[in-house]
Amino acid sequence: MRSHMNSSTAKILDGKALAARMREEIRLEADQLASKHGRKPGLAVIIVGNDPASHVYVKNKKIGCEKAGIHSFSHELSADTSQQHLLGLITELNNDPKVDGILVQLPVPDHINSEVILEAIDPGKDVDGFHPYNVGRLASRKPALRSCTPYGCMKLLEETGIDLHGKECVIVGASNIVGRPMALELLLVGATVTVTHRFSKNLRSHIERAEIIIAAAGKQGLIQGEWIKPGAIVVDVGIHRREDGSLTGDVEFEEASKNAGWITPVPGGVGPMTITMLLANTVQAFKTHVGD
Ligand SMILES: NC(=O)C1=CN([C@@H]2O[C@H](COP(=O)(O)OP(=O)(O)OC[C@H]3O[C@@H](n4cnc5c(N)ncnc54)[C@H](OP(=O)(O)O)[C@@H]3O)[C@@H](O)[C@H]2O)C=CC1
Ligand SMILES: Nc1nc(=O)c2c([nH]1)NC[C@@H]1CN(c3ccc(C(=O)N[C@@H](CCC(=O)O)C(=O)O)cc3)C=[N+]21
Ligand SMILES: [Mg+2]
Repeated sequence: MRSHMNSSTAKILDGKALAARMREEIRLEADQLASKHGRKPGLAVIIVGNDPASHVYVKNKKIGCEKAGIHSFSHELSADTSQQHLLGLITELNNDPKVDGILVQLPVPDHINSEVILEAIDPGKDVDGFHPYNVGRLASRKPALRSCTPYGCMKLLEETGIDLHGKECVIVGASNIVGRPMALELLLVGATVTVTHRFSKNLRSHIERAEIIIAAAGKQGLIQGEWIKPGAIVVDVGIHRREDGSLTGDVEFEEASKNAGWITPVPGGVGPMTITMLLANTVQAFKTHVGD
């Protein structure tokens, strides 16, 4: 029950519900494509090593695929797999006509150069959208395969029905997989974009004037609730596990909810959308491959 003492309480941007609706549509399209072309869209997932959290994510991706009518090919490699061996597998998958998408779960062990690996994936099968070709396409306003987390965040922002033109957006974090492509997505729709990172001064002052906040620093509770401008949209990408096993994000959720107009929960916000966009990208790649 929400307290009637609050001046306002944010509406929840429900990623789990949006993901469920979108996965229904993806399944319908995947089934139609499978009967038309005689095979399902296929996603190859490669995991190197035995990080338990990574295995949980990969399992969720496989379940997501099967439910969406996408075939998943799983490659579980030991932690001491050589870079050369991994590159060999990627070449095989690049040439496999049953495989439409290839995902190498990050992080990879230290002896493997992730840049070399990501650049070895056929850009047409790069359903993570991490290859410099796909990043460059987004940067030059001709998106091809788009990074799943920023793409999912855009779908969540669209759900609010708010016109994004000229909106003051502040992204916290500048990683290759979240912050940077997020800035490109927001630019594409005509928003005004600030990207803060480790060297940025006075994070609070940036947050205080933001109409849209994308929190992706990977620092639990970094964004304090009282910094949020009344009515702002808060999208929390961060995921942290508390001592008790529960999940939380980069934003102080309870406090932020008193000021925000909209806010994503953790869990049930960005995470389910990331996997949904992976499925959507796999279907998109399939269509390109079969010429549909
Ligand atoms: N929900 C989902 O689907 C996903 C969630 N995540 C989660 O999102 C978070 C971020 O992930 P990822 O991008 O991979 O993480 P990284 O650690 O690769 O990047 C974090 C970024 O935040 C910046 N940063 C660190 N501290 C601050 C600070 N105090 N103020 C501003 N910026 C700061 C870093 O700066 P610098 O560049 O200078 O190091 C870096 O650019 C993690 O919690 C991760 O678990 C990630 C992917 C998907
Ligand atoms: N090549 C590659 N691509 C990725 O997209 C990628 C990656 N490597 N490495 C790790 C990060 C992290 N990531 C998440 C995806 C879904 C949830 C997700 O579904 N989260 C649920 C909770 C899941 C749980 O209960 O643990 C939620 O937020 O509701 C979280 C995190 C993808 N990543
Ligand atoms: Mg406080």
